[in-house]
Amino acid sequence: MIELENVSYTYGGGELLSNVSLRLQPGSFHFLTGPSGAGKTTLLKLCYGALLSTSGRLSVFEQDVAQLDRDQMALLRRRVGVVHQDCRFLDHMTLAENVSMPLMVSGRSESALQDDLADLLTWVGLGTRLGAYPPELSGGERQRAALARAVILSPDVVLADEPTGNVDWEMSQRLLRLLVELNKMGKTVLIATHDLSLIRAAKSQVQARVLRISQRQVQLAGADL
Ligand SMILES: Nc1ncnc2c1ncn2[C@@H]1O[C@H](COP(=O)(O)OP(=O)(O)OP(=O)(O)O)[C@@H](O)[C@H]1O
Repeated sequence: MIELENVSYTYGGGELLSNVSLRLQPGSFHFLTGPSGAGKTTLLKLCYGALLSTSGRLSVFEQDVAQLDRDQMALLRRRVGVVHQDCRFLDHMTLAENVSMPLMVSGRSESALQDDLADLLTWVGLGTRLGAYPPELSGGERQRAALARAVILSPDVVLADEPTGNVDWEMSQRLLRLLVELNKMGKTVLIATHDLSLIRAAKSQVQARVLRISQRQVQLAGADL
């Protein structure tokens, strides 16, 4: 589903990822960990085409991301839901408007849009907050709203960048349960996090593999987390 073959990523400051090879199978659940600045966000951006690798081959849904034209890239982005580290809401729009943005862009009918939106926001526990504006939401509500927006187009893959970054333990467990539920629905899930306790907590809920970025390489971590 997502496959990297000898992928390197270099920017002005130097090489951040060096000859990374890995494969995420459909329906798998992975964590990506590593120190701050190691390149977790960069690796996720490569996986949804926001950045292109300097060398090597990265394919998503069997397509070489570097070869996609604009339309193909737009289709890929519909099939890959992204929970951004900073949530990225538009403060002058309501929660409902923010979360439904991908649906509106994709041209879905107004009634289908309302049904999907209500179901989804209820699922993340925000069914009564549709009219709230982003600045009125707590950190945990924002993170759950970001997750709802990431999956509103029913993507096959969910990439979550520090989805529990600014919330307490209880809320991080709630977010984790939602991500595990998505995986049980068949979605491939990749979570970038530096929170090892989150990874340990996941082990009783899902068969998760842990990838660690260290010294520009990505390796499968052992069971000793
Ligand atoms: N195109 C670029 N231009 C300049 N700097 C870049 C570029 N791409 C990545 N970097 C730098 O590479 C480093 C890795 O960034 P990245 O956000 O991927 O790390 P991270 O592991 O997600 O960190 P954190 O855990 O702090 O979020 C950072 O220092 C970032 O500024």
